[in-house]
Amino acid sequence: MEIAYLGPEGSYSHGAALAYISGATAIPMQSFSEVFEAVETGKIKMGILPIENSTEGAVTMVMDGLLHTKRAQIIGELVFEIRHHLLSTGKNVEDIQCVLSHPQAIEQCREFFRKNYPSIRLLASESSSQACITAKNKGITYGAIANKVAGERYGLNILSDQIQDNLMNQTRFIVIGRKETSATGRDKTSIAFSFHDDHPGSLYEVLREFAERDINLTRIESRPAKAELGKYVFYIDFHGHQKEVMIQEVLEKIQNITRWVKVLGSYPLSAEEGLQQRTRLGVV
Ligand SMILES: O=C(O)C(=O)Cc1ccccc1
Repeated sequence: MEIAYLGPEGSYSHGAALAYISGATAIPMQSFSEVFEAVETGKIKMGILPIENSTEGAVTMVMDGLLHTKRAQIIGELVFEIRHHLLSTGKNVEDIQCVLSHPQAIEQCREFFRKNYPSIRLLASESSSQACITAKNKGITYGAIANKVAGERYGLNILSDQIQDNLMNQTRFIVIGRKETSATGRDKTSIAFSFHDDHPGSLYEVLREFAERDINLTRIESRPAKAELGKYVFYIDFHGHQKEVMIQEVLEKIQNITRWVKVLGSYPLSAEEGLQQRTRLGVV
């Protein structure tokens, strides 16, 4: 089973890909857009992308990318624990002048550096594992923020352990593919939509359709529509599958009150959310 991810080997996306399908053949890509494209064109069946972090919120590149897919849709999700470490070829943090990583990882450790090493420059890299390769080539004045596996793979020392600003640092990854999933009874659907015009109660009208049917929402976000200021695209995740009659009914209603709606995909709930839902229902 092939799955495209933001590489090279040892990135957080790589860890998430292997956690999603153990024994998967993970194919490294150079950017999130390449992951989208590999799946859109059918070159690779599946792709994995971070969509939301417990500290930093939405991964905006991926949220925006989902609006433009024609064939790729969300077919799965996974919540992955992120543990950042400060790695370098040297042995002393005092030697380090610049630290590289993916912008997401940098944001998740910014407070650590501000408090402890305010003179270190934090520089963006394509990914945390690419940061390790660059730091390795540059020598002891460079460090990288990455996970332990990457440190071992690229022969770097751990100079500081668990440097993320929030101990509990989780990222939700989505898995994209071209084949629609079947309903399992414990699914989630993601949609995006925007309104014709700005009038009082427009978002309320959409939310009412869910509330009236007792459908649980798990996430709501808005992003600029990339037109004038004040125009937004809304994203909603909710329990249920697009093949279920009640969900089809809701989608039809929403179609009538919005300018456009795009179903980004229906997929089984992540293990954590499935457990929460079953606990709520008194199953476990
Ligand atoms: O740079 C990486 O290793 C990635 O996979 C992107 C990323 C960075 C930080 C948290 C989750 C994903």
